[in-house]
Amino acid sequence: NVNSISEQLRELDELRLKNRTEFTDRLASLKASTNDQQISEHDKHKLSLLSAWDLVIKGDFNQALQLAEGIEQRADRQLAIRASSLIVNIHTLSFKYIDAFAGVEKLLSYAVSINDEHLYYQTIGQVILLYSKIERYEQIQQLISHGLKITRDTTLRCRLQALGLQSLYHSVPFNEYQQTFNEISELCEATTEAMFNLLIIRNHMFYLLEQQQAAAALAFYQQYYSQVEQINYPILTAGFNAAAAEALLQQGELAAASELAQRAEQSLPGDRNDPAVLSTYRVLTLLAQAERNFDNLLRYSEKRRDTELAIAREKASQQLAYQLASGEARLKEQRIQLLDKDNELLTLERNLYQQQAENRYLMLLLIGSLSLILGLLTYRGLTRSKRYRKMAEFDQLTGISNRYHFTEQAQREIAHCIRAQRPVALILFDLDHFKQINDRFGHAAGDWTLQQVVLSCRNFIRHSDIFGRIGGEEFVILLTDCTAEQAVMLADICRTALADIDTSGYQPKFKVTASFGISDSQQAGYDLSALLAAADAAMYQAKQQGRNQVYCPATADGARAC
Ligand SMILES: Nc1nc2c(ncn2[C@@H]2O[C@H](COP(=O)(O)OP(=O)(O)OP(=O)(O)O)[C@@H](O)[C@H]2O)c(=O)[nH]1
Repeated sequence: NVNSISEQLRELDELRLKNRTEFTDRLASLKASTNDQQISEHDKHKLSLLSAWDLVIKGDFNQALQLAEGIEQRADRQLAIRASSLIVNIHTLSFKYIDAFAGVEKLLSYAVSINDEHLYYQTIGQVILLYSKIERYEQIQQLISHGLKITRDTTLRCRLQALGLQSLYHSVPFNEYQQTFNEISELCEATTEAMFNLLIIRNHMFYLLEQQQAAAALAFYQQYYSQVEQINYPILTAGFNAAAAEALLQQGELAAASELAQRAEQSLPGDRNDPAVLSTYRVLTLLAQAERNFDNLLRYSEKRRDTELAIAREKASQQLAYQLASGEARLKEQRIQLLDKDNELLTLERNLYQQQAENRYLMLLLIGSLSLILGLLTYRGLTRSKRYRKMAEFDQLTGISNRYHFTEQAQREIAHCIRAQRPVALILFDLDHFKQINDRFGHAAGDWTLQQVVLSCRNFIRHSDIFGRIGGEEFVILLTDCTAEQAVMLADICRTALADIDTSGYQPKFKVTASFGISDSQQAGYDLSALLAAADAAMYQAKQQGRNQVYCPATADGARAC
């Protein structure tokens, strides 16, 4: 009967967050025993929404998206908003950040007029998670404080504040954060959902370790680990074990640390961007180093590097997507123009994962091996002559083409473009005040910065483009089949990506910026030296005019900002 179906749907909705297996089983049996005539329009949509969730859990994002989009268009306002939130979740999980942030804009436009406390939470929960990834801490705190004004419900208040704690840690002094953590943890402890409390405790343990408070982190482990085992959720299990292993390592207890680190590795979540993953590999690398176990050292260093790359890559595409979708930046309009022109540049993030997977091996080879065990790695894959050739072609610090190899490849590509009558463009950039970074933090920090610059920019470069390091802190990108206008956009994206390089490992933090000059074949012709000279002149102007900007090809009136 109709009532019992509504009631079952309500129960299933609650079960979703508590017990995934039971949720899936009961949903399947409800679907099997229900036919279209028995069920109201609202319940039909709700059943679809729950099915879409189920599909997300099972990893079938395409099917889930189709269902959710149907509900968004046809269902009543409340279910439509929940469907929109799920759509953002699906896009995030499938790394389609441009679509995810476009969905966020939509959710925010609903959020302003929502008075229902549950619906508000459902609307902004996803928004906060995404905003945390791109570090929009101020917006997060605003969304939370509005939420707290409209609800007295303990569970909702706990969830809302738990979502915002990470942003608080990053934006206020540790003591202030810690006090709020204690309050929220106490509040969450009073609810029936252990999940949110355990999640904030897990993060808190990592923060304590950053403050070198190993004993305090271990105390949380001892108090809460049995609850974690009960919930049996990979990001919690791995996170708790990794944090405790790191704490034991800080205390010099290698054997115990090793046991917990292995336990963490066994339950690692699939999402590589999770802090537990990086922490696990960090501990395992340090342990291998301490034990002088070189096989493990190699294996875990690679995994650690791999994870760091995944995190950097994901962050870069999230930042870019945010800018594209937020409408604040002029990039949004440019993106539309670009898509119209069927330009590949800004569909880069779609290729990103594939492209990075191919690049990764080389990066590991060049960066990981040089700092660790060059001999071992090179013996593994490469014959001697190949090795020497690679060393002659690629810059050892950053893994991209050196000046000689860049020139060779660029000339070949330019010849293709001449034959195909396609344009080429060139971006030349030089880091700003790089000498100061070396002077203030040492040469190793300068090297690290150069590597980060390459990691940040290569995310946005197509297969067919050629990226080279042609001077100490001077880089060049040759873009085939591309005009100056499109090159400006890519340069601007790289410029923004550099500003997002996280230098918090150094005290005080510093900003990485660069000045960019553009040239293209329409203006400078197809001669590589002429293209480089024109871009160099534009870059010189960018430096002269205050740095951290992109300058376009010179016209009769000289170079201009673009
Ligand atoms: N750490 C490190 N430093 C390098 C490398 N290659 C060049 N440098 C340094 O890069 C610095 C370049 O300094 P400058 O040419 O004065 O330029 P800048 O400080 O970036 O200033 P502007 O270009 O005028 O903004 C020099 O101090 C070089 O020693 C390298 O591979 N690693």
